[in-house]
Amino acid sequence: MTEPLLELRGLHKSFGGLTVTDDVSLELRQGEIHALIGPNGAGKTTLIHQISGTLAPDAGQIVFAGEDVTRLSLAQRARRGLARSFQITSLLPGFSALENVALAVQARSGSSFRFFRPALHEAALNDQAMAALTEVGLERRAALPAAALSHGEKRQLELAVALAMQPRLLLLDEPLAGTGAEEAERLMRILGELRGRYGILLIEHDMPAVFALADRISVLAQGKVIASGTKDEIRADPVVRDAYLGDEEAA
Ligand SMILES: Nc1ncnc2c1ncn2[C@@H]1O[C@H](COP(=O)(O)OP(=O)(O)OP(=O)(O)O)[C@@H](O)[C@H]1O
Repeated sequence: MTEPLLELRGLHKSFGGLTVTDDVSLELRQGEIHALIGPNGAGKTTLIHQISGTLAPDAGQIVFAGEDVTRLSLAQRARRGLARSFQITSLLPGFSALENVALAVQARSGSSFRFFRPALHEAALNDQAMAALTEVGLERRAALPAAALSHGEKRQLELAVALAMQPRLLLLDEPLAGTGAEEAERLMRILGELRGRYGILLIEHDMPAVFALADRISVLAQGKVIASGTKDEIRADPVVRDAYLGDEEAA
């Protein structure tokens, strides 16, 4: 079997007396969409913070593509291909969709464009940015200011910004939040099309979306992984049903 893209080994994190990550171990395979579900306050976002590097675990290891990244900074992890999706609030509203993505391309490439003449530099940035916009179906909205995009399109743009970092793993924290039915459907289709090319760790409260998209699911409750497996295994797990899924949601 190929090595996992991401492996968490015995992670612990407490805030004062509150244990929020309690001996969490899980594996995310190359190219899979792995959903992390659990009730409010289960510790999902805190776990994503530890994986991306904004929060240090108290104990345990984070192994990414075979390398222990537990002590690396957010920027060092990003350079290795670990990308957290940006929130709408980090988009620059007055800049075009293309410019928002081009800035991310530039941040990723650092000095690697310095050999180009300025015009070529800009063309190379824009080409890469356009490719990311195309991946999320926003190519025809490239020239519009981010502020003029609908809520769903802004979420697509966040995704394009993350893809511009050329990630191997995308950490997505509630990408469907606040979207209408049609927008959610479009985003789900886009995420489904990313399957296989990127590993995706998906936190999402919309259970039909999770069960439609995920290859595997891990369930977190009070900081512990109480189950991890395929959709069928999770659906059939009585502990999960008791702790979290209503019969209706898992149907
Ligand atoms: N910086 C912090 N200091 C203290 N407590 C925190 C901090 N961050 C999170 N918590 C607490 O940790 C617990 C887990 O929070 P977290 O946001 O990770 O849960 P979650 O599963 O993402 O929840 P939700 O689904 O509501 O977003 C909560 O009880 C929260 O209040």
